[in-house]
Amino acid sequence: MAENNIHWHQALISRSDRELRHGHKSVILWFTGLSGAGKSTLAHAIERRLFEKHCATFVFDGDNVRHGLCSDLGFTQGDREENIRRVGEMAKLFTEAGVIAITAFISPFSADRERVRSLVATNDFIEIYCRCTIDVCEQRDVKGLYAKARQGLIPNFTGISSPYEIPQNPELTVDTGKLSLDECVEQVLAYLKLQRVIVY
Ligand SMILES: Nc1ncnc2c1ncn2[C@@H]1O[C@H](COP(=O)(O)OS(=O)(=O)O)[C@@H](OP(=O)(O)O)[C@H]1O
Ligand SMILES: Nc1ncnc2c1ncn2[C@@H]1O[C@H](COP(=O)(O)OP(=O)(O)O)[C@@H](O)[C@H]1O
Repeated sequence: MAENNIHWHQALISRSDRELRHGHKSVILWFTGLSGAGKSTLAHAIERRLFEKHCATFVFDGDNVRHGLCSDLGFTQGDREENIRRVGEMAKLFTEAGVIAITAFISPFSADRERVRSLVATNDFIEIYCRCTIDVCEQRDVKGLYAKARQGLIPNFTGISSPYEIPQNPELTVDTGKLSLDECVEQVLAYLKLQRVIVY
């Protein structure tokens, strides 16, 4: 029996085993910014580039989280806090599986973002602020939500009737309101190489 236990213990695959196999560090890339700032677009573009480099990746965003895991949550401060807490825990599990977890949520409250940061080792949480003015986001109005929020049809809308706390010390700021998507992608990839998250 004791022999069996030793056997099973040796069979456990560590996170660093997985990182070695995948050839990259498993970190959380946490995109934050206003609705329409470009978080989702940038997250998926980065994932595509990492995928081409054979990295193991997964993107969490409103589309795959708010309809399932967090379908019971709305947009009060408490619900957003819980949304980010659940996403943070999921992202952490993915890093333990050797995956680069990429998240694209407004995550407007600094305390919620910092709570996720505290879940993983220093350097494993990379906060990327998608900087874009509310004017530009409103002009884009990808989903027509700003127009509705201005008419008072959507309560607690970030940037209009609910706050967005700008990251004070993000690992990276990308000017998604001024630069092209390609320029932003290159900036993020350059950072990941510099920090040796990826090697080439
Ligand atoms: N009240 C209110 N405020 C902000 N956003 C709203 C709201 N109601 C619905 N939506 C839509 O939900 C998307 C944001 O969801 P998130 O999960 O990223 O929000 S949060 O991080 O929990 O604050 C957000 O868009 P994206 O940022 O484009 O995904 C909106 O499409
Ligand atoms: N540099 C950029 N990075 C990301 N998106 C950009 C950029 N420039 C323009 N866009 C456009 O802005 C819109 C952002 O939408 P989306 O990615 O859904 O934002 P979010 O996920 O932050 O709500 C898209 O139509 C996208 O093509």
